[in-house]
Amino acid sequence: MTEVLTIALSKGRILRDTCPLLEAADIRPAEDVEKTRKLIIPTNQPNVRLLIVRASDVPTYVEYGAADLGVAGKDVLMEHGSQELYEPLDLNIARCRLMTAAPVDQQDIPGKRLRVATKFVNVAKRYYAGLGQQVDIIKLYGSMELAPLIGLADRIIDVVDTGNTLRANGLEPREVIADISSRLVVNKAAMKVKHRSLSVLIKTLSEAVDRARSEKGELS
Ligand SMILES: Nc1ncnc2c1ncn2[C@@H]1O[C@H](COP(=O)(O)OP(=O)(O)OP(=O)(O)O)[C@@H](O)[C@H]1O
Ligand SMILES: O=P(O)(O)OC[C@H]1O[C@H](OP(=O)(O)OP(=O)(O)O)[C@H](O)[C@@H]1O
Repeated sequence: MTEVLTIALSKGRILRDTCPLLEAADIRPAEDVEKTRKLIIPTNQPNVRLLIVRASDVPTYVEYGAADLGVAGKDVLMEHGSQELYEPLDLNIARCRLMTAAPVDQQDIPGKRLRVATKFVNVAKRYYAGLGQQVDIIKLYGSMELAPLIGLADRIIDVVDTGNTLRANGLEPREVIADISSRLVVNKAAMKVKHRSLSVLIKTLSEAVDRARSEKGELS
């Protein structure tokens, strides 16, 4: 019996950067993933299909077994915080850093509790608890950079790549919380039940990642 594999991906950079890796495993979407409005996309492999979900929902789909595997940013996985997912492979795509940022040259007022705006509320709690610093955390769903400009917060926690978004909004990076890249995540039960096809796929993807790294001169 051929095992059906369901892969959860999000539109945008993860889909764009994952497709060439999937292609190495001879998996190609049957339609234009950027254009289609479909959320379940068949592939050239009759037993492999893609689910298009929100980036932050990928761990949930995989954890509950609605997808056997998926691709999610380490930032999303840190925030999701589940022990119920295998994370067998760093895909080395969508690389960035999870950072705190603040208005350029802004000094903290001694004794004043910082207000931190972020969509990474759990990460923020853990980070400031680790520093032994009490802060107020404000949950936002996007455009975090706006919060300090408008007096909603003193700090933000967000992903930073080129730093252009921070600069364009008069902010500067402060502390690095984590280096981020996207990871392959696999449902634990699926890893047992569909072991054969998943281990073949993981091995092929791992080789494709190494090839891409070596082409970029990242492997000696
Ligand atoms: N500017 C960036 N450069 C490189 N990688 C990034 C950048 N922004 C985000 N990422 C990484 O790519 C992942 C997906 O980002 P994307 O922008 O597609 O989704 P999102 O808008 O953050 O998610 P959601 O729709 O759930 O809010 C992030 O979780 C992060 O790991
Ligand atoms: O340091 P930078 O290179 O400016 O990247 C950081 C920005 O990228 C992300 O947003 P989004 O996904 O909207 O960014 P995009 O412009 O790369 O699509 C993130 O939320 C930051 O706002």
